Amino acid sequence: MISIDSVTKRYGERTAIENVSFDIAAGRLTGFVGGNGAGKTTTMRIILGVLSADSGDVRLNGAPVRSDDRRRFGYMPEERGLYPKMKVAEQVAYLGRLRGMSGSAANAATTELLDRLELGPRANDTVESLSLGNQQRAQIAAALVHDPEVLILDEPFSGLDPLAVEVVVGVLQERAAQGVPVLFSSHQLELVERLCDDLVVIADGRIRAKGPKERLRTSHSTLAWDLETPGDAAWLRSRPGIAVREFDGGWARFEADEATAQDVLRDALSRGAVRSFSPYRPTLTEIFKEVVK
Ligand SMILES: Nc1ncnc2c1ncn2[C@@H]1O[C@H](COP(=O)(O)OP(=O)(O)OP(=O)(O)O)[C@@H](O)[C@H]1O
Repeated sequence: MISIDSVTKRYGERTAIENVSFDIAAGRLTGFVGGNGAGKTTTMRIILGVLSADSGDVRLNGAPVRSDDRRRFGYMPEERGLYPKMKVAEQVAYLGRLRGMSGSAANAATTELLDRLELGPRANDTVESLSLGNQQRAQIAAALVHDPEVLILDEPFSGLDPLAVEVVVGVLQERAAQGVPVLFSSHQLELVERLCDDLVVIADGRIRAKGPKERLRTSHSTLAWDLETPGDAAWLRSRPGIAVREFDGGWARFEADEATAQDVLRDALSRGAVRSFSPYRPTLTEIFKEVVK
């Protein structure tokens, strides 16, 4: 597990992040979301030791992270750093050797990863000849080649088409299932919602929400309910004790306390069939808007 504890970083007068604390649990995908300039890249650079914090610290399994540990980290930086004129496979294997792999292990891992990322047919092309999306896949291969113990990925999905997103999601889920703590930032909230186990929301350099995704969805729920009937649910609009938020024919979303909601369900059943009745859980996009405002 990686623990970020009370980390603050200033650039001159500007405080980029303040008192940032969260954990990246082993075997889980942690999504890191926040608007432009919120402090995600700064935090990731501090985790990686590329940037030093003014205060606070970063620990790996309880001990301060040393530069030796960081060799076993996999990092996909915001500024993509591959050599344009080098061939994809040579470059990925070279980065593997730089991180301590033997030549043959680096070559084998490169071949396997490029195939997995569906870049095998481009292995001998130069990086600059690839489309941006394929360069991005090569960056991901470069971050993963040495089988890192920790993965920190700055916007790994930006520029990928939907099929490539699925491939990369699969690869990251496999690494997490092997026990690797994975932190990734993204502006694609629907994707983060689908992919992550844990979530960290940052705004103006401060953590606004964090924790397991489902717990956040539950804790940010105002008591609202979705009711769907095969008939017309217009009667709900004039029912006392509830506030209808949205309505469409036989479907309605309304706010009510638990006891009133159960009464509404009984009313609905006395009028005919009910297709579904469930508490409404907000989406990550809704939680995000609520906590960053
Ligand atoms: N080298 C720097 N010098 C001065 N200010 C900086 C520097 N790097 C970042 N900042 C400032 O620190 C704050 C956090 O920036 P950071 O790049 O960490 O945000 P971010 O969440 O990664 O944003 P984005 O989603 O746009 O990439 C911003 O206000 C930014 O302008």
